[in-house]
Amino acid sequence: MRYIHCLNNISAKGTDLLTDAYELTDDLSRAEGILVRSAAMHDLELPKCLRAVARAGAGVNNIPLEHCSQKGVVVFNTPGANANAVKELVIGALMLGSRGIVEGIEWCRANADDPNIAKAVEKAKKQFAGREILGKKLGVIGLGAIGAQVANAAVDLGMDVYGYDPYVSLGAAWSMSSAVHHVTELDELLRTCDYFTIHVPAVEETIGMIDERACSLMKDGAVFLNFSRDTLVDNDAMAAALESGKVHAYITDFATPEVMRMKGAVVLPHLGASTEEAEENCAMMAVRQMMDYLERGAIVNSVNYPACDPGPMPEIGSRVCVLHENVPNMISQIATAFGEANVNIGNMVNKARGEYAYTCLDLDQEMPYDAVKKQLGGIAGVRRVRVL
Ligand SMILES: NC(=O)c1ccc[n+]([C@@H]2O[C@H](COP(=O)([O-])OP(=O)(O)OC[C@H]3O[C@@H](n4cnc5c(N)ncnc54)[C@H](O)[C@@H]3O)[C@@H](O)[C@H]2O)c1
Ligand SMILES: O=C(O)[C@H](O)COP(=O)(O)O
Repeated sequence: MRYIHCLNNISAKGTDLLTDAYELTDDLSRAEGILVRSAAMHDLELPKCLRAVARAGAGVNNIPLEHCSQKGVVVFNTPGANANAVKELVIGALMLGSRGIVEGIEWCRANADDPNIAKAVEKAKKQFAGREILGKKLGVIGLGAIGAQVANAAVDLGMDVYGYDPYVSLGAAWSMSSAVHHVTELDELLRTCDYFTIHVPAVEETIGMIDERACSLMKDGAVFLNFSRDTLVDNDAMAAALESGKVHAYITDFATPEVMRMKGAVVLPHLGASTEEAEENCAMMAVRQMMDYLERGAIVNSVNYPACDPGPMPEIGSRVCVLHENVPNMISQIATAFGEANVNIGNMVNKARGEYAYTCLDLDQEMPYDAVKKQLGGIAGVRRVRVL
């Protein structure tokens, strides 16, 4: 039996895919797999038997990636599975940033008991009038699964769209409308556009990227949307920009005490991916990827180990999966361990990604378990050995 622990509520559409070989457990210490959404895992003691963490969603800043890599735990996410949900909310937020929708609703609520409200609104409404997005310039920072869809939708709404992403993937580039202007410098994008939306992961390079300097480059009255992560935007800088009118509206999906104190910030309770459709898509993708890894050793959409498809399980013999550092002499040491045990390797695949690598070997016989497994585990740089 393989035990799976859910750190968050995961859609049943996903967990229902688990076969009889799996059981959901409340006992984290037994978990071979963890399913998670935004639960913070940095201070969690990972069980020794843990093999995989599957994030039903995009952002993995809640997961201790380096620690998992060192322990030979493969971390997956579900790229694109919630992108449409976020895109739709971002389009809604563009409207919130353009028209006095939030303030107007608040005004109506505040005047709910006025018997003459119908007449009063006609006088009051001019303070909430706003402007249209048609023909305005939108800067999209980060053109991945979400950013590319937002860019295309904004083009369809008649916006003049500028995109900045120094690492844009070929797939995302192909998926984008040719009307999206490619900008190679963030400063140029900040100087050019009226509206901004950021869709990058929260990593060292991006945390605080919207700082005082970035705000100062924007046009007066800019609208900034943040549906990625709170830490991308420097709170003091944004508070000052809102106060001075440099930024007209800051619309964010991340409620923090700092942002709640900002004058003019419109704050949503992390709703971006919380549609039924997105939750189902993410859960199904996360569960499928995790099962494929646990059962067959296949890695797809991992954020810490390389993608690798070792093919169908061998009909006879064993599959041995070795998670290791990407350093010289690993493959020869692994092969030597089998050679010395007089075991033939029928098929082998090795993939590397950054500091880590993955080697899958199909043996022509059952794994001569203890001795070879011990020898493989003893090679410096080997992080985990699995025998399937
Ligand atoms: N509000 C929500 O509920 C919600 C939902 C999904 C995702 N998110 C957040 O949105 C982020 C993006 O999601 P995604 O699915 O589009 O991810 P993605 O990996 O498909 O796209 C991220 C893009 O950012 C780009 N990028 C990386 N560093 C950059 C930099 N310094 N400058 C410009 N671009 C850079 C990458 O090249 C990539 O194209 C996630 O990491 C997550 O934090 C939030
Ligand atoms: O990164 C993500 O996918 C989003 O922030 C969604 O997070 P959630 O799964 O906690 O809604």
